[in-house]
Amino acid sequence: MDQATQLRNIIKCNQQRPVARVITVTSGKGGVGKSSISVNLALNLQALGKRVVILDADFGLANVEIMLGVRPRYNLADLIYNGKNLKQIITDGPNGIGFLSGGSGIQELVNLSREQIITLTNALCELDEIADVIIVDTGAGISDVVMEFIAASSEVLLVVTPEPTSMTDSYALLKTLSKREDFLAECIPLRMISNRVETISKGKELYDKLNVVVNKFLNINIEFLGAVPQDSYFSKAVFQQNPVTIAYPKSISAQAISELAFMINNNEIIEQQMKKGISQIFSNLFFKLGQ
Ligand SMILES: Nc1ncnc2c1ncn2[C@@H]1O[C@H](COP(=O)(O)OP(=O)(O)OP(=O)(O)O)[C@@H](O)[C@H]1O
Repeated sequence: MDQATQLRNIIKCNQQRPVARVITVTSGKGGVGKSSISVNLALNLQALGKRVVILDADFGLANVEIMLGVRPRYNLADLIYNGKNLKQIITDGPNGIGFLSGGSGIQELVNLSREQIITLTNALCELDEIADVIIVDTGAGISDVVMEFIAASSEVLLVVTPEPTSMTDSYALLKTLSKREDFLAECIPLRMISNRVETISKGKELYDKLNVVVNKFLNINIEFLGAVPQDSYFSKAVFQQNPVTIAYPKSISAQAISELAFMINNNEIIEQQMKKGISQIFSNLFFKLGQ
């Protein structure tokens, strides 16, 4: 039995019980709209009746809290080092969504002792009771943390823009992922959101371009979730620290994100065994990073 499996056996969570759906949002390159899309998807899923918590795992860059205009008092590290409980470290966001800050640096969370990992992951089990969906906003790029998160996830959304660097960096991310022994492409639905496109059909063209290449050279298949057009209301909303879904709900970008959320909501992964809980994802992550 490997260490991570032994650990899972000690973790209190009973994997038979319902676990929150974890959706990991990532990108090959920074600045492509990953955090804004995470926040707006969260708001839309909440409006569709789900209880949503956003976990900002873009450690060090507190973009989500700036976008939501909230100031969390505590973060994940407070669970381990300062004896806080899960409810204390969740900040109330707009329209009932919850927000959990990853904190100022992954360094605080790597090299944890086995007991600390157990404390952390057991506390995270409680998230399954207070959330139906957890949206994890990862950092951009191919750092170890991002790769571990994606490989440990059960559902991934990849945000890509038409910029050539976004395309090449997305390819690089998928290439790094494809080389991992623990990445089973057929078990982790990878879906792409084309952002900042002229039209939805241009977004589909962008997807076709990337998918052809990753199919051919990496033997990975990505699915097209949909597209978000370039929209001045979107950047206006970011500037106002108010998500576009709230600030300009009728704008083309808010409407497009609402459609994406609708599709995500209707596309629950039914097989329970494919669904990994947030605690399992974290126990795998910290064990691997600490090795
Ligand atoms: N569809 C869009 N229309 C107009 N502007 C957009 C759109 N998507 C993103 N942007 C702009 O791109 C900027 C970056 O967005 P955001 O911070 O969400 O990206 P990110 O990928 O999370 O970045 P980071 O990697 O730095 O966290 C925002 O300031 C926003 O104004």
